[in-house]
Amino acid sequence: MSAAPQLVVHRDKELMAQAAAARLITKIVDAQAARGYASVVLTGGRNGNGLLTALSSSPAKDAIDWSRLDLWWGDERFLPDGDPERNYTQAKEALLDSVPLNPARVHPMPASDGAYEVDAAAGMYAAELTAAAGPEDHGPVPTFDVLMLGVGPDTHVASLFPELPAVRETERSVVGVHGAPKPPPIRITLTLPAIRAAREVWLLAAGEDKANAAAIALSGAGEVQAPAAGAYGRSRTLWLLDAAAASQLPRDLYPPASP
Ligand SMILES: O=C1O[C@H](COP(=O)(O)O)[C@@H](O)[C@H](O)[C@H]1O
Repeated sequence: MSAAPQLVVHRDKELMAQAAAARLITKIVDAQAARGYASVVLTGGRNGNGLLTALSSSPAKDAIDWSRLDLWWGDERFLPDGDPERNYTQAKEALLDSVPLNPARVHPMPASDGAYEVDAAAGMYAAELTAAAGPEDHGPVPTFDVLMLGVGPDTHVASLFPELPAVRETERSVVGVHGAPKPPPIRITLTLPAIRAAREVWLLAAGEDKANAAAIALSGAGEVQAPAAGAYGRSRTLWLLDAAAASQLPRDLYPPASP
């Protein structure tokens, strides 16, 4: 079942990051209370890292049992381990190095200095996801509690760029990306079917440079031309915006901004 997008607009990107971090803490705590563990898919980019930085300075982060949290990534720039442009490196700096995670539950995507080229590395990540999925997931990836996606100014999400083959993928859960228009050109990404396995998909868009992308994706564009339009969750799809990113939305979509 797909979920019609719900929109929340915050005053500015700092408030958006803090409110999204608070929302994520509650989601993780609730999932851990219900099932004993939670699973979250992280995004790279400015908004995703802003959320992690806000989470790291929230006192409420201590409500999370970090040892019972599974972390996955929606995409990765295919660069050497430790490269400052890798989404994993940036997430470690923003939050992960400062919380007591169980390393066995942290699943970064492969780096370019490992044993595999990008397509084989994507296949390995797909196999890792399949190994973590159970019969209750009814598919090749776990039912993530929350999967977050930063929305690029060109409507890309994860490393699904408009018109590139990865956004058309219907079988595989993870693929290599060649020729991404945003550097670096070689990447690994979850595909739309894998993204749609999540209970909740949260799309993060803050800043004026995201306004056109949000308006296009939320106005009925096709997913090949506007990949963000094809990202939705099984039970909820939530767009978290700031006022600048919401400024070009059609009036009937624009909810009142939070103070
Ligand atoms: O390259 C990437 O870009 C997007 C969006 O990043 P932003 O800085 O424009 O917010 C991000 O979601 C993706 O994970 C990342 O690899």
